[in-house]
Amino acid sequence: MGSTRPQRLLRAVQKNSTRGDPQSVISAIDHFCRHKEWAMNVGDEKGSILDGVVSEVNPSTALELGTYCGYSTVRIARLLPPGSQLITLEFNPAYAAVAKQVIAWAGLQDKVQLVEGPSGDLIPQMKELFGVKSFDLVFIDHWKDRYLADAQLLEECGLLRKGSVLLADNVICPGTPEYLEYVRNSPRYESRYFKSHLEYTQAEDGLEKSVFLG
Ligand SMILES: O=C(NC/C=C/[C@H]1O[C@@H](n2cnc3cncnc32)[C@H](O)[C@@H]1O)c1cc([N+](=O)[O-])cc(O)c1O
Ligand SMILES: [Mg+2]
Repeated sequence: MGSTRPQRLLRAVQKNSTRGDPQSVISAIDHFCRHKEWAMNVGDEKGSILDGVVSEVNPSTALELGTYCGYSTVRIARLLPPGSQLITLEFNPAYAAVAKQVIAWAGLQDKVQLVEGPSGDLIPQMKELFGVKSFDLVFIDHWKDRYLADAQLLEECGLLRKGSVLLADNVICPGTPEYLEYVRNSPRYESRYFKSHLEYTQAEDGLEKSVFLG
């Protein structure tokens, strides 16, 4: 049985980056995806926008929906202040196994809780599993037809507070039309689009930042 793309990505990280150096892990993945095999990481261009929002929010509790190989997990966790936590949800065990090793290689395992399972089942358990009161920042990057349901689930579970920030990837490509329509028209959100490009390509894509107004 040959290797999978996530496994080849992990090997590229172990070969081309320095253990304990998150920036070198990020660069190794971007180089692999740009020059060897495209993969659906948020990438360096949108990643810089993500970095800016993380730094601005400076979250003590953050959530990521869709870990995949852990690229954005590393981007977010490397910027977190001491004592803060990033919870990342991934339901594919093979992807979770690769992501765990990428996160550990970057030396960020103490800041990250990777939870295996479907977001729809796990979000309602966040309070009891991790004692989470509310999330300061949620990075949404899982199946595009789950964005709206999970945003509304976060609201219903009381996991958003006045000022909580939702940051959604791929709102143009592949696109998340019903999510976009919701956050842009709901009086409960103040939403803004950050125009960019689909990772490692010239195609348009962007991130939507939506502040929950309570
Ligand atoms: O399809 C894309 N992303 C879907 C990402 C999906 C990831 O989230 C997990 N997941 C899904 N529902 C889940 C529910 N619960 C937990 N993990 C879940 C999947 O196991 C996968 O690891 C995508 C596609 C392109 N593209 O150009 O085609 C570009 C991008 O940036 C993308 O993010
Ligand atoms: Mg994405």
